[in-house]
This record gives sequence, C-alpha cells and structure tokens, in this order.
Amino acid sequence: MVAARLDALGAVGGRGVERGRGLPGKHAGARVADRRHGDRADGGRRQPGHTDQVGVRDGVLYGAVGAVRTRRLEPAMTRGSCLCGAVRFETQATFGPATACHCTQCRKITGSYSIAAPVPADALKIKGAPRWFASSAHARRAFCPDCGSYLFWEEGDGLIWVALGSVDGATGTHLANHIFCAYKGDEYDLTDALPHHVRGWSSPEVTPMPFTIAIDGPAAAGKGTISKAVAAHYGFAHLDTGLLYRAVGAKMLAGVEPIAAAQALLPEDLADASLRTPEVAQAASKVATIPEVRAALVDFQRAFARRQGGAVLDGRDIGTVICPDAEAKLFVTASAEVRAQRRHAEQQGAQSYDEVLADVIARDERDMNRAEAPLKPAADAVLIDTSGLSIEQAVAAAIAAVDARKDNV
Ligand SMILES: Nc1ncnc2c1ncn2[C@@H]1O[C@H](COP(=O)(O)OP(=O)(O)O)[C@@H](O)[C@H]1O
Ligand SMILES: Nc1ccn([C@H]2C[C@H](O)[C@@H](COP(=O)(O)OP(=O)(O)O)O2)c(=O)n1
Repeated sequence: MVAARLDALGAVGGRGVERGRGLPGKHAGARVADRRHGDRADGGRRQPGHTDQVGVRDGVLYGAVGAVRTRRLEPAMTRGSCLCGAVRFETQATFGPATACHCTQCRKITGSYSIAAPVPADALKIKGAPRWFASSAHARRAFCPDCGSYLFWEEGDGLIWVALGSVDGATGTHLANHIFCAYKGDEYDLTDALPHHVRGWSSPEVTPMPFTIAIDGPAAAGKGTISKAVAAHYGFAHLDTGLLYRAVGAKMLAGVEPIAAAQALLPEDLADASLRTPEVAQAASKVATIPEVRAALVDFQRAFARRQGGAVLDGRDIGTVICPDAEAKLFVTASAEVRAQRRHAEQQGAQSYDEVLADVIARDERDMNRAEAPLKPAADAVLIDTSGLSIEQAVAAAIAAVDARKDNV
C-alpha cells in the first residue's frame, strides 16, 4: 500500500524536493524526495538496467528516476520526542518535503500552525504511548498524554506526518509549501516565495498580485457575511471598514473629538466587542458624515486594499471612493424590513423590531444623503438583493460575480 501511495505521490525523485502541485488531499501531494542524501548519491549518473519501482523495504525508501535507475538511500537514524520525553520515535527513512499547514485544526493543536513532513508509517518506530485523537472523519493526530506535545498526523495511506519541531537535530528536509492559507491567523504574515495554497494541495494558490473586492451596501444587508465567506474562498484578507467608523463613533460617545479620534485610531481600537451596539452604530453613522473623519481613514483602507494576496473590503463607499479601480465590485442590499428582521434576530431582543427598523431607516437616510461619499452603487457594481436569498445563495451569487470579473482581469 505504501509503495502504491508513494507511487501515486510521484515519490522519490532525483531532483531533491519537488513541490507536488496539483495533487489531491489535505496533506497529500508531497513528493517524498531524498533531501538528506541529495541528488548526487550515485554521482548523478543514471545506471542502466535498474527498475523503476518505488517503495519501502526494511524501512528504507527506494526510488527511481524515470525507468532507468533505482537508488538505495543511505540509512541514517533520525530521532525525536515530545517535550517531556515520554514519547520517543526514530526512523531510518528520509523525510519528504515539509508542508506548513494553517488549517484550523493544526492551529488549535499546535497553538500556531504546523510544519510536518511524511515518512512511511512502517518506517517510524514509536516508543511510549502517544494518545491518538480522531481530528476528522479521515485523519487522526497523536500527542503526548503527559506534556501535550503534538507529534503525528496520519490518514491511513501508509504515511505518517511528523511534526518537525519534535525532531532532535537536523530533519534533512525543508519547507516546500503552505496549505490552508485561507484559514491562517491574522497575527502573522506569509512572506516567503513558496506556493501558498488557499486550501489543500490541489486548491489554487493565493493570488500573488493585489486583487480588490469592494462590497458596499446598507446596514444588515449581509455585506459582512458575504465578505467573510468570499475572503475565505479566495484566501484574501478582509477588512470591515464599518469598524473604523464604529471605533471613532465609540470614542466620540466617550467624549473624544471625532476628527482627533480618527487621526489617532489604532488597530487595537477595532477589537472592542462593544463596537457592535446600536448606540455605536448610530454614532458611527454620524461621525461618518464629517469629511475630515473620512479623510483620516482613507490611506489605511487603500493600503489594505492593495496588499499582496488580495483583499475584500466592505462598507459604504469602497467601490465609489476608496477603491474606484477595484477589480470586482458588489452592491449588496435587501429591503429595510428584511434587514431589520435580521438585525433584530441578531440582537436577541435588545431592541424591539420597530426600534430596529427605525434605526435602520435613520441610518439609511444619513448614509445615503450625506454630502461626502454617500452610500450608492458604483456604476460598475454587480447588484445582489439578498431579501429572498439564503446566506448560501447570497455567497454563491457573490462568488459567481467575482469569478466573472476574475476571468476578465
Ligand atoms: N442572506 C441572508 N439570509 C438570512 N440572514 C442573513 C443573510 N445574510 C446575512 N444574514 C444575517 O443578517 C445579519 C446581518 O448580516 P451582516 O452580514 O452582519 O450584514 P452587514 O454587514 O451588511 O451589516 C447577520 O445576523 C447575518 O447572519
Ligand atoms: N465605508 C464605510 C463604512 C461604514 N460607514 C458608516 C456608515 C454606517 O452606518 C456606520 C456603521 O457601518 P457598519 O458597516 O459597521 O454597519 P452595519 O454592520 O452595516 O450595520 O459606519 C461609512 O460611512 N463608510
């Protein structure tokens, strides 16, 4: 089975680490290649008469290049352990190229993200008793029951992915790619030149060039819901620009002069949970009519929009003022009654339905009729009325509209 799996993965090659693009599965697709012993173990000459089989014998990985060469990899023992040493492992096999996985599970289990590399399961000798945890329907993970160190991931294809931080000394492999980048934390950036896949190996790579998706519309139309889903779909960053105005509005309610508040706004000001209250929403709508407040927030939004890797911004004036050249523009709307129902349900009775509807209408009035950057669809925006759409339908409509634009950029 392992031989078949390695074969399917395009196993041991003569060029050291290969990227393994376009191969299926979450962690699948790494080309198990000989890094430690390099490409020149046989002097780089192809030996005629050898087989083209790929497989494992006696825990040693064998491979072929084309149909003419088989190389035996020099066995070298690699050892590792958990933090407390209760679980140890060793292998004579060579690690395949390492993958950094930024999926939610890897982030939870490591506390950051995982860098792991595969070895044939039967070539990995585990001493001690790691706890195995079924982390999904198709895969399980092992950790030390005493110290909690994360150690292994496997999905039953004959390979075990070893968390490389647990290896003592040199691993002999190197990071070759990133997967599930759409799920990475916002506390770090991916700045290397390796492939950054949005999801698994066969998914598209994160857009290396700037690509801006502008999503405007009135309160509770579904902008935020759609923006988050669209950003996750394409692996783009997302900025809810309403939070900027909400943060300034909250400072005004706390007695700070709004223009000064906007000019001194810090990223941490956007993290306050109280920004979602109806009072702050109304205050946001009020400070948003002040031209100097809007001017103070322009540069930050434009820089965010043009970051590498793509960006989704939602607000009121993104397609018209902040990013008039956005590659894709959506105007998301719904009837005032439907929007009030949604907000009312969201608030769980904090306000009556009539109060929420009155708030929504008052905010619409102010946002649409102010002199500076009023809420209106850009001439080239795709209109999506979500009144009769489920969230899934609205997201699908948005992705279809962006895909149509992506094809034309
Ligand atoms: N198409 C939809 N159908 C039903 N509920 C929706 C839909 N889109 C959004 N919602 C819900 O409506 C509320 C407001 O959506 P949100 O995305 O925050 O709107 P906005 O960002 O435009 O203010 C949320 O509770 C959200 O779950
Ligand atoms: N780009 C933006 C974003 C928000 N605003 C103003 C106008 C809005 O009423 C407030 C609050 O916006 P926010 O998007 O957070 O409001 P909703 O979530 O849609 O209820 O900020 C703006 O003027 N321009």
